[in-house]
Amino acid sequence: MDATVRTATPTDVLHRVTDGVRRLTGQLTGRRRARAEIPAVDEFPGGVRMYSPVTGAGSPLSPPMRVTPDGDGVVGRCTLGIAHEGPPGYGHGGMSAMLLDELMGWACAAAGSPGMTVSLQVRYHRPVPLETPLRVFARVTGTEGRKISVDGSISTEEDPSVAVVTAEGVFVSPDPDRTRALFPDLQGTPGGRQAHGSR
Ligand SMILES: CCCCCCCCCC(=O)SCCNC(=O)CCNC(=O)[C@H](O)C(C)(C)COP(=O)(O)OP(=O)(O)OC[C@H]1O[C@@H](n2cnc3c(N)ncnc32)[C@H](O)[C@@H]1OP(=O)(O)O
Repeated sequence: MDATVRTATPTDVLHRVTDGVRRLTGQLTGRRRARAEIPAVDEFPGGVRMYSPVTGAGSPLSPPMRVTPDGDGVVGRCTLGIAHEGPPGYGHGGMSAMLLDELMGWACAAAGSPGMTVSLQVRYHRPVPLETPLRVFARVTGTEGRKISVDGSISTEEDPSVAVVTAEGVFVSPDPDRTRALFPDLQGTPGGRQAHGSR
């Protein structure tokens, strides 16, 4: 991804590389995952998501963000590159929202209430620098029935006390019937995939 968005190579080289990429892609044969199929390596919800655009080590789109428990919440560490650029040299606002949305979902799962975002308010205090290690933090601040309130922030690792982006979100744990309808590939809902466990 980085090489693709950085290169200033001449067009004929781009054409040759494109042909090579097509040849390589053609080797990704065999059974393809269906749209709602959960990858066998995943722990859903609240664990490994191999092809997630945010945390997935197997996704070319993802930074990827590495998530660990931290105090009463979860912390995500990642570095955005030029492929994630908004204003020149800085992260795209949608990328910041995506990092926060994902990590705030992890905070719900870590607190034992996996939920889906129903509302996300994001405040951009300073531009997010690219190629700079970032620290994203999220924690559950309250639960009311199936509704979970979550706070999140992004800062740099160098200056963790200064939040450059903050967010407040509401997440909702779908009831078991809705969960089964939304995620037909889940076994033993709402606890998650039995084969791989979950948090
Ligand atoms: C299962 C976990 C999966 C974890 C995946 C992690 C993903 C990371 C985060 C994401 O990106 S999620 C993707 C973006 N979000 C969505 O696509 C969610 C789309 N919304 C839905 O599908 C439904 O709203 C949902 C299944 C989440 C809930 O539908 P329900 O019919 O179960 O909820 P309902 O409408 O009965 O509302 C439940 C409560 O939430 C409240 N609520 C709903 N929308 C709200 C809102 N926008 N703001 C505040 N509160 C809200 C609602 O008022 C109610 O409160 P009360 O119980 O007090 O009455």
